[in-house]
Amino acid sequence: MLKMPNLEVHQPDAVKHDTKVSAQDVNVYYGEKHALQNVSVNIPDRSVMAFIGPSGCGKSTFLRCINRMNDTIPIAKVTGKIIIDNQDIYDPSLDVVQLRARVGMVFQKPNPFPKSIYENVAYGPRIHGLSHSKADLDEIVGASLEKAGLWKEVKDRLNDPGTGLSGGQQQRLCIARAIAVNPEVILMDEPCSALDPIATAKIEELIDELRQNYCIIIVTHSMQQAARVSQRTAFFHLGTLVEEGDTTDIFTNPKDQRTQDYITGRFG
Ligand SMILES: Nc1ncnc2c1ncn2[C@@H]1O[C@H](COP(=O)(O)OP(=O)(O)OP(=O)(O)O)[C@@H](O)[C@H]1O
Repeated sequence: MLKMPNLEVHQPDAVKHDTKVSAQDVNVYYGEKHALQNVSVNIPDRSVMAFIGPSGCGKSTFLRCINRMNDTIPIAKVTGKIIIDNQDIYDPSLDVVQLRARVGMVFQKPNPFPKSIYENVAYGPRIHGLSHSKADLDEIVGASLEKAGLWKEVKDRLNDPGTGLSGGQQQRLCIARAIAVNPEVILMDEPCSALDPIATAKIEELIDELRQNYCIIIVTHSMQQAARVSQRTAFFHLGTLVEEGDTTDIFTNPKDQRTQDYITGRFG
């Protein structure tokens, strides 16, 4: 009899939201390497989906497909379809810069620009023409910092460098920067892996608040984190999506032996 880990699953509501992102038969090749094989999944709006699985199984590769970040890797080739709302994001006529505003990304290591706190957040809205005056921009910067749970801590030092903040504050600044351009989807690639437990808890609380308004997809190595923050979980193994479903089901009643082995710590 396998012992399931004692994971506290956070499932505050059972509301099912419409699909925001639909991946259909997605494959990714890095040169000869077939890194992601026939991945199909529907990701609901206004909820958090966690991607879990052992190192090298393709979680980040798949995440990067959703805002076409793999386009920046010359040897990467993506086939299949990814539809956001009704739009195929691999349609050659699509403006990738606009797409990356709609689908924001937060990385493993906080990466603020070497500019002031204010400028880190103002940069995106300015280049995307979202503000028409300084007052507009101030409003967007303030609201974004507020939504990212950082306003109170930085309101009196907006001109200080973003890089002078603590790691957790820098990560919230990066989340504010993503929010500032009105994204619909936020991709998070192990956003807490460089943070201490207190900063991690703050980011997790923030993710829980943000899911009211955004479709959030998070890659995490921590099953505890997936259980705490997500409503849906997808388990990847060796470049395939083995199974996905409600987080509670994946952690308490997985259908596939490989999922069961992973969540019970047999590999990974
Ligand atoms: N830029 C790249 N060039 C060549 N191969 C790559 C590249 N990025 C990833 N890969 C390969 O693709 C496979 C999937 O990698 P990926 O980073 O997506 O996995 P992952 O599940 O996110 O791993 P981890 O949890 O360690 O971050 C791995 O075999 C990896 O070596």
